[in-house]
Amino acid sequence: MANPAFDGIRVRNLYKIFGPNAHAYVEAVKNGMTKAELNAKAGLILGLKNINIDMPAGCIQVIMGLSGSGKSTLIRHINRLIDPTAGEVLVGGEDVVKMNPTGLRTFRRHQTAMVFQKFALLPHRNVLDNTVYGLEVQGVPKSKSIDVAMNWIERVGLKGFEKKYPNQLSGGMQQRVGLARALSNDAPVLLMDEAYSALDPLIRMDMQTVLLDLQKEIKKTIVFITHDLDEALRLGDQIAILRDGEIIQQGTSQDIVLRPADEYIANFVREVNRGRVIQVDAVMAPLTPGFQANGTTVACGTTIEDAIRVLAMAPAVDVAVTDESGQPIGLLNLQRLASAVVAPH
Ligand SMILES: Nc1ncnc2c1ncn2[C@@H]1O[C@H](COP(=O)(O)OP(=O)(O)OP(=O)(O)O)[C@@H](O)[C@H]1O
Repeated sequence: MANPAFDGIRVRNLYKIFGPNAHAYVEAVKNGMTKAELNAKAGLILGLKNINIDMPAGCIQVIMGLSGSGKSTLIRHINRLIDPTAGEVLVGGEDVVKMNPTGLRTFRRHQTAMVFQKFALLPHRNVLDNTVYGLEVQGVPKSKSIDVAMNWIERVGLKGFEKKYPNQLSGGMQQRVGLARALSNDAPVLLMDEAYSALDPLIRMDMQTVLLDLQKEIKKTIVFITHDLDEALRLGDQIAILRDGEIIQQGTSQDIVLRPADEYIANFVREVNRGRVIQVDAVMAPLTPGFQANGTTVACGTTIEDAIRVLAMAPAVDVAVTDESGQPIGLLNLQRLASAVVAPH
């Protein structure tokens, strides 16, 4: 359940340079030395450069980027599997970078849970025993841990499979176990590193739906790494796009698709199914004076694709977009929706 005391994750001025004597080069990088220059001059690798992200509690923060852009390096700083060269990583107000070994161990066990691309299930343990694993490590009494695990096994759709072993399950089912195991920890932070990238497209969509449905209730602070923009746009309350260790755009799915920060992002966005991402709020026309609603309305936040379904059946040319209280705030027609589906040249 959402923890009201937990105020999310804040990454501040984070730099990671891989290689010996890395600290000596932070100033040079701050002063503009590029990844290529650092490598040529010092043989070091710039993993992350000046990362600043606020990840609010209860939201899904997606980190998106191509291979080598720094996604894994960034997520591994959150539970300090990697030490930064400079910067702060505040989780629930506490700087992970400053924790001593005991504090860090407690933090990892109780504040974070991970879901991995390759599932990381123990092959000799069945579904139930894999799911209770984290609770066992925490020293939770067996009867309680089994109750908790059974609940999550059911919630991820695996009821009846408790006694199966990983090699008896499909990839999608194994990842459901990975998710049940992570959720059993009841940690406020869920770290998902390319968690769905090994799954077939349809199973992957299923797992995205499972996560979105669960998140309505669990409201964890989820950091989700992906190299797939469609997945990022579907899952992310906030999306940060990395290239060469730097964030080149942060925003909502609407920000990224409607206002790509540069040509690099615009190239990704061109392949996106705009009808499934862009919401009517972004394309509606202002209300005209004296407009009479004809009964058919579309709620703000509706995607263009869903709005087209409604308008295709509507008797009138213009229909109203309504706010949360049902008040009209704008107008839509099919022509306006159709032109928004096509990417501008
Ligand atoms: N331990 C390391 N030593 C040296 N360089 C590293 C190390 N780990 C990562 N790097 C480098 O840091 C950069 C970022 O790598 P990272 O693995 O974080 O990227 P990524 O976006 O997660 O890529 P992928 O999608 O392939 O996992 C790359 O240039 C990589 O080669």
